[in-house]
Amino acid sequence: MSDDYLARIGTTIKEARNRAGLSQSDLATKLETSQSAVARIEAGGQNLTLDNLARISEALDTELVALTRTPSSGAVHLKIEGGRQLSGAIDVKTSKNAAVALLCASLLNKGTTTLRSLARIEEVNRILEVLNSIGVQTRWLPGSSDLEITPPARLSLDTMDEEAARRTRTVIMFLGPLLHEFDNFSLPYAGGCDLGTRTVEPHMTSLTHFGLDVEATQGSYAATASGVVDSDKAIILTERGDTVTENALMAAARHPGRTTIRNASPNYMVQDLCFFLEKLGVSVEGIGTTTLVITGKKDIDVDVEYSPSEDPIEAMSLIAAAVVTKSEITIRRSPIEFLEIELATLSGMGMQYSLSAEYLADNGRTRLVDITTHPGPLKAPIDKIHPMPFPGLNIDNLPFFALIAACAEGTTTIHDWVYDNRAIYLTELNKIGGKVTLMDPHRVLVEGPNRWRANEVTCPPALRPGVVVLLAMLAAPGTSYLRNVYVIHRGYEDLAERLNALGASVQPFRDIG
Ligand SMILES: CC(=O)N[C@H]1[C@@H](OP(=O)(O)OP(=O)(O)OC[C@H]2O[C@@H](n3ccc(=O)[nH]c3=O)[C@H](O)[C@@H]2O)O[C@H](CO)[C@@H](O)[C@@H]1O
Ligand SMILES: C=C(OP(=O)(O)O)C(=O)O
Repeated sequence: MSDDYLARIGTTIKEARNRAGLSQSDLATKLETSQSAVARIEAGGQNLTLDNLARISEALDTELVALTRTPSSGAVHLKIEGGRQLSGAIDVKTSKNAAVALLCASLLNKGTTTLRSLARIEEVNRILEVLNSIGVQTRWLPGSSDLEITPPARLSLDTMDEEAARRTRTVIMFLGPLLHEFDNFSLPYAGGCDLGTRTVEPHMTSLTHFGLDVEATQGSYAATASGVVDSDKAIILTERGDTVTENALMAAARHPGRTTIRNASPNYMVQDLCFFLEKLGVSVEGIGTTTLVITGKKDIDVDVEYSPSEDPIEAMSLIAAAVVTKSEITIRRSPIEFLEIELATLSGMGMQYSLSAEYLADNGRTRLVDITTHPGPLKAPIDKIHPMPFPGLNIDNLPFFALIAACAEGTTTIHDWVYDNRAIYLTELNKIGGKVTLMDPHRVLVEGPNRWRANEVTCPPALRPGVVVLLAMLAAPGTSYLRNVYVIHRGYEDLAERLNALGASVQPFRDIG
């Protein structure tokens, strides 16, 4: 490494340490080194390995160096020693999908927003990069996953980190908050998981209600806001989409009149956003239903705290982990309202589980339970398994049913009508002993029960199918490798470590280069 490069890294570390409110000695204690070593690093007088940098990033709770940013360099892989049963209890973390909505919604507020126990995942990191690049100050409060967000007097969209923006689909949700701030602005095209084409048309159509006109130009959306709101009519969503409902909600939040959204998604992330908007002083009637009536505020300037709720998709992932490894585990803090169809489907397949009494999430609204799984034989369901917008079986939970079907006696049809390019990734299970046949781009037949066998597989470029392969590897006796797991880190926090606490053996390792 050149001296100049080392000095720049040293300065970055020093700034991050100061932001975290740590002294050199505090950081040295966390790194199990001496204060003088930290001083040397900060002065650029110490050679650093990627591993050192990763440890310092972790100690400072910051993506100091985005080691996983470019898939081809420093990619993270997992080594799995499979065939172990799991036991014990695990807490479900807060959801990715509420986190991204709330980060966008923080743009509505001129005051300081504190999001408690936010998911510390790559998707959040990318949005933080985008927010920081347009002038929003963000800070993880020391020793916590609480994020403090302070907006600037005026956002600077010209300096947006477009590379980070293009790695998520979330940037589309900047349209709703920003249309009240700018007459003309442009945003890069939305990216995200490779699941085939995903329309943005419903977003555009719903926002015309607020006078927004969006033209897709070369690589970006050019938006013009006329400020004329069509107050008399309801917004009728042609799809009951989650992020489109959120976009319309955020646009309505700063419109001082009443806005009605019909065919709104009542899904978990939308509910979290509604609860947050209420804290901002916005009135939202009909939360949890498909008709929302919002009375917004022209200006929102409050210091506010909010705790998003737990992730039903993570809870489902952990249920699938228990099934595939034939384990009894307790999945604490599971948001039951968003798992009822999943549990009923599992009961139909013969799965035994017990539920604790209900208790409330930290947002004071979402109902949680602890789910204890009881291993036993499963049978294929009589009917095909397909998702529906909430309150159906969650679209993101569908891939886990392919894994569970592989453990059940008989043949199951899994119908992923939603995504053009997701069912195909389920055939990756065949590399580790699954018997999955692709019938057409949307349907797979899964024959079970099968015997899992260890193998080396490149992680599919889609979050849930990636986790499904990982979970199957937990059950496959021997050593498996799952390569390039950035997509998993997009949506799950410390998954390897947390599975290991239940008795799994999942070791992350990196390419150096
Ligand atoms: C950040 C976030 O919250 N992401 C979630 C959100 O994405 P998001 O809200 O962006 O989902 P999309 O708008 O891409 O919808 C997913 C797909 O479903 C189709 N569709 C959706 C609703 C409907 O009533 N009819 C219909 O056909 C869409 O055309 C699209 O092809 O919802 C998806 C579907 O639940 C989830 O997979 C994503 O995890
Ligand atoms: C498809 C998903 O998310 P995103 O909308 O972030 O791509 C998912 O969470 O499975």
